Amino acid sequence: MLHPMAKARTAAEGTVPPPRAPASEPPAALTVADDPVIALRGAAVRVAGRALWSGVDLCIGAGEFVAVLGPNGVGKSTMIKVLLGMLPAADGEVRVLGARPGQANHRIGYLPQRRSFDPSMRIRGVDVVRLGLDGDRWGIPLWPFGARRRAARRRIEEVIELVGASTYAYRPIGTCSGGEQQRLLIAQALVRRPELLLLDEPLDSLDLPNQSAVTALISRICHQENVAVVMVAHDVNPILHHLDRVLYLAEGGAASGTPEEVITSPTLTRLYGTPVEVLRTSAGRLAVIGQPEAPALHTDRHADRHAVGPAAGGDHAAG
Ligand SMILES: Nc1ncnc2c1ncn2[C@@H]1O[C@H](COP(=O)(O)OP(=O)(O)OP(=O)(O)O)[C@@H](O)[C@H]1O
Repeated sequence: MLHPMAKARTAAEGTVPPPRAPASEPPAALTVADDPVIALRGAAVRVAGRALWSGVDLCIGAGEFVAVLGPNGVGKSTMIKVLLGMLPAADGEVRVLGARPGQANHRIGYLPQRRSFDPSMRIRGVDVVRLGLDGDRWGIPLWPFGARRRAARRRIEEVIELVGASTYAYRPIGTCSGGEQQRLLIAQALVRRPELLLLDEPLDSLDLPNQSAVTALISRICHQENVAVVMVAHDVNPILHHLDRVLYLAEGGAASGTPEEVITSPTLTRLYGTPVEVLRTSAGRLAVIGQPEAPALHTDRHADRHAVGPAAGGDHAAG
């Protein structure tokens, strides 16, 4: 059995991992924007010898909210790994905060894909948030005494308040609901005042009201604090009205732009190479009809997702 602190360190996965050895510098300056937070040009990735996506062009500025969408197994989480420098791009250029991926990770808040904490987990929410500051250290607190310790405490309280978690942050995190845990993890990702938030399916396992609440929170942080947000999502509908842009990945390529530009029948038909129809319900929800089977097996994590999309096999809520 894992020691409680070892579990807690696992909970601190949001602490951005160290970079891999950098690839060679891009040969020329990017032309996509003057000072983008993220810039990809003709980017491609291979995992275990298999090409996942290629030809990805994307430019994200400060304070922009962008979703990465696409079927299971297409490489959405892999995109986050590439942005963190955990996996090199096989082709093209990738710049993050003006540097090679991995070089500016201390300026990035990262929320990895996960389900939830074990109910027996005794560590408090506030401790999980603190791990965003010093989770990469064992035993000795980063600032044991003095003004820096007080400043760290203030910052932890500030982000807990920002995410609306003050009432339960001092409880064992295992006793918090999924939505409460997710808010505390977002606070952990925010505690170092990142300029970029990378969120891998933060709405996973949340019910619809919590999906809306967490999305509204992320949107507020993004636009008020001028933090660029890249969020991997399975269903675009809960986040649709908050998004500035989407990156849609499919086996046949990638498309980026506003949701209205990208989530259309012609664009998705081109991406999938087969007729796909995008329908908009009277409530404004998008549904993708005729989407081919996902390139990888669905995991049990996604088994309940079909409830949000149309009933038939290859049809899904958009994303
Ligand atoms: N270390 C690895 N070795 C072999 N294959 C891998 C490895 N990591 C990821 N893959 C494969 O790469 C593909 C993309 O994985 P990724 O997790 O990026 O997809 P995803 O779009 O985020 O999927 P989901 O929506 O199911 O979370 C999958 O087919 C996955 O099995």
